[in-house]
Amino acid sequence: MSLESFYEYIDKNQDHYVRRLGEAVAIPSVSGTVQHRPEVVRMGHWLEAELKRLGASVELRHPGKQELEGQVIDLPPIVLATYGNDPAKKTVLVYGHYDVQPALKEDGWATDPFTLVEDSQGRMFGRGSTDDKGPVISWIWTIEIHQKLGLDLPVNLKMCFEGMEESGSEGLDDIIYAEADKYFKDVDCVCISDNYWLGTTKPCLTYGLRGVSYFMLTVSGPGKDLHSGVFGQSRSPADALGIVRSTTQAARSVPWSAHAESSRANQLTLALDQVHEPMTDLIHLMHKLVTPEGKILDDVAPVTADEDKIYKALDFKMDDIYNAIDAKNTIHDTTKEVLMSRWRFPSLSLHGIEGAFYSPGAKTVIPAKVVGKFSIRTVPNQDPDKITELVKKHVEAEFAKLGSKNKISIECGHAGKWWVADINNWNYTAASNAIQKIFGIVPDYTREGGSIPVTLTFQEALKTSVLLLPMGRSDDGAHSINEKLDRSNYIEGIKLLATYLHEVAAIKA
Ligand SMILES: C[C@H](N)C(=O)N[C@@H](Cc1c[nH]cn1)C(=O)O
Ligand SMILES: [Zn+2]
Ligand SMILES: [Zn+2]
Repeated sequence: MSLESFYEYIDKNQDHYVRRLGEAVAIPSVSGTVQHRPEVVRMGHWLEAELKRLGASVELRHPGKQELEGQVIDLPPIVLATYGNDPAKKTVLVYGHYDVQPALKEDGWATDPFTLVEDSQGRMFGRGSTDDKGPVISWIWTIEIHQKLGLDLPVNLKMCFEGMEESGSEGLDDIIYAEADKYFKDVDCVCISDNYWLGTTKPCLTYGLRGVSYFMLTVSGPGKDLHSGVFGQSRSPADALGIVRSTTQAARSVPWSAHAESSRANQLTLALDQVHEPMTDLIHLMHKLVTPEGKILDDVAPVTADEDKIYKALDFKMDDIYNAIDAKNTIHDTTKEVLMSRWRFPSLSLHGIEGAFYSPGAKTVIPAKVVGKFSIRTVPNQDPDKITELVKKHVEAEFAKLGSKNKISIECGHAGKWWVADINNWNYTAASNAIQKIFGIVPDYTREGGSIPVTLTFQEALKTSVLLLPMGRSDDGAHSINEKLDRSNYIEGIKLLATYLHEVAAIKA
């Protein structure tokens, strides 16, 4: 069936669909805070209403409760929807998430993060525009436009939209395993649009993701916040500088997993005569997590000769990464090294410290309790349980060296495993055909440095092919300030998703 009328329709009605994206962006569905939880639920209901309006059968699954910020609150609903139930057609399961990362104007956004603002180059700025509201609602517009034009949707569509992806997908795995032989029974393939092109001009298909293990390291000591003039650590600035210099030099020479160096850190604690400051201990421990070169090497699969070749063939330049990060401060200077670091080697990032004083002004406080947050992106063949065990041992050993009277606790908040797929599956061929029809180009096959834990769950629970079909560009700034989706990526992306469904229907499986 020709989709020319579909393409014409979306081209003519672009502004309408941009406005609809604006509606979705305006709901601040941040899954990581208690304060925003009602907005996440509102976003789930917004999707439910849109799907019902189009005649899909929709169920909201309530995965239970979670503890957050010391409160027990309901997890947002998982939206399960079915459109079409013809046994003669293939069934495609699409997944996406309707929650977003936190965003505050004060973080440095040029415009209000929850108001979609388009600039003269067609860049549509707003939290969730590319990650992942634009792609999620595009599946819905695909159904809507077929209906408006009287076109047959040639596959049965099952949809699974969750509101907790940015916070560990809590509750989702259990539902998928429980429903594998029920709601998800007849699924022939899975498609997820929740990642990005490698660069800014060439579409790609993605067959691998890193895993993520997210840690919270709590250091607590005094019963309340204290005055630093009255209770501060007593040691001379010269001593302090000496200690900082020696620990930094030691860290530089050894990989993370082999941190057995005996620094002069004990001198620091011996020099104390008032309270052990939780923040000082925490900063020390966080510093000990990674070397400046960032080497974490346990259980990493070796690079094969075949793999070595794929990096040369990709359409990716150092300028793509410089543009994406707005700087030239990459550790590596070749595209091959950059991509290997992103795709197939692990990384550790320090994200923030809860309880630290961060407001403007100069408050001279000693915070009583601080929580350091960091995550490790994991790769084949790392095991999340082993990583957690290693991290705990390492942090506890480093803390013991400090001789501090503070208390620590370290927890893995959530962990999702890495995923690699078989690109020879017909699901990938169908998507490649669709890209060639819309963009007139053969796509690159890429892996992604980010994580979508449910990808592996679908692959294992449903025993079917999972494909990542990205809509946005590498410079979209997901999770960052000024997140955007280009209008052309959105509009061509809607065409691509529709065409993919037709190619799945057409292909001999
Ligand atoms: C790639 C996907 N769009 C994404 O952003 N995933 C998140 C998942 C996550 C895990 N913990 C918190 N968020 C990511 O890779 O950070
Ligand atoms: Zn994200
Ligand atoms: Zn996402």
